[in-house]
Amino acid sequence: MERVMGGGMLPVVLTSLGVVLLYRILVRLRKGASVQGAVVVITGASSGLGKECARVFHAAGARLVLCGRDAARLQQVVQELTASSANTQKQTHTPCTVVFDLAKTDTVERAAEEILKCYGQVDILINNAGISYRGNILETHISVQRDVMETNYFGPVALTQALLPSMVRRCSGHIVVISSVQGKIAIPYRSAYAASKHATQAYFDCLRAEIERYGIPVTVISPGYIRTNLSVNAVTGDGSKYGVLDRTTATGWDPRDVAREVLKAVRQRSKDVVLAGPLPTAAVYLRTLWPALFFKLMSSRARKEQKPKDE
Ligand SMILES: NC(=O)C1=CN([C@@H]2O[C@H](COP(=O)(O)OP(=O)(O)OC[C@H]3O[C@@H](n4cnc5c(N)ncnc54)[C@H](OP(=O)(O)O)[C@@H]3O)[C@@H](O)[C@H]2O)C=CC1
Ligand SMILES: CCCCCCCCCCCCCCCC(=O)OCC(=O)COP(=O)(O)O
Repeated sequence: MERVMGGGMLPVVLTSLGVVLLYRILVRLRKGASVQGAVVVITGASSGLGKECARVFHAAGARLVLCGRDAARLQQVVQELTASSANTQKQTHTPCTVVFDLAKTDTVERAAEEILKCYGQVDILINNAGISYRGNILETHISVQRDVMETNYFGPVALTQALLPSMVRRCSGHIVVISSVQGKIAIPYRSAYAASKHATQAYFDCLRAEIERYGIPVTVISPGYIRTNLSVNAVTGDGSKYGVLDRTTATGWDPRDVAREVLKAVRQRSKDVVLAGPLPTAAVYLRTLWPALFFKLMSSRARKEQKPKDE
């Protein structure tokens, strides 16, 4: 009886091992997908996460097109990258720059033409640029809600739609967007920002399904707090600059580590990546599994955060 069982189990065990081995080989192959020589467009490349993505993709041998509103700051990044190339054995390429304002969506098509002229094609578009917001809805002008939406949602949508036809023609390309944990959960006093990131998540989820048939993956990355100038550059309800480096931002992830995760997600062609600690990650699940409790926690948070201002 034992011999019969043993004889029967062996093929099962061997097949299982074979499947595991094959899976590991496939995962390794996916990890190995190279960006050497790939044309990578990065918006918001003048600072923060975008600048670190520029460093990481440049070091990996990508041909970069760096975008932002400030020509001088972009040139500074180009100089830093070129100087860093002197110490590397890998073949690197001097980046191009294209200057435009994502919030002026009527100029984005023109910018896309300029981007395409740099290397004749785009292999990877990283929609990274963005702006945050701090404010109470009751005191927030509708124009601020609109402005944040223009930069964080309509800008990336316009750029993606302008570059997409060239990718579809070649049946090749990759669209990446830096969303936020706030694209999955909405927290008080962030209405404009959280709404723009929720819209981003929805649009790029639709896009993923629609363009999969052309072999063009869509990667949505949702980080938690990152140590950048995002809070300093945030707008308030009256449109003025917030100008404060929040503790949550100052103690956030190192942008270089996040940029490395972005490269990994691109190489693996991941669909949806949350890069956050246990609490924000748990909050994302709680919002779906026990919304009533999540809403209660958010109301209590709103009351606590409002208190010092009311007193
Ligand atoms: N820091 C954080 O805690 C988190 C950040 N994120 C996301 O990461 C992305 C990068 O932000 P981060 O690096 O943190 O912040 P930064 O403020 O450091 O960088 C924002 C970048 O976006 C560019 N930008 C802003 N507005 C426009 C515009 N209208 N047109 C073109 N470019 C614009 C800025 O360039 P310039 O001003 O030179 O034009 C700048 O390079 C954003 O999408 C943000 O939402 C997500 C989760 C957490
Ligand atoms: C099962 C136990 C679950 C416990 C859940 C408790 C709920 C805790 C709430 C946690 C909220 C986390 C918010 C994270 C927000 C975040 O990471 O945002 C990233 C950004 O985009 C930052 O932008 P900002 O301008 O807001 O600094």
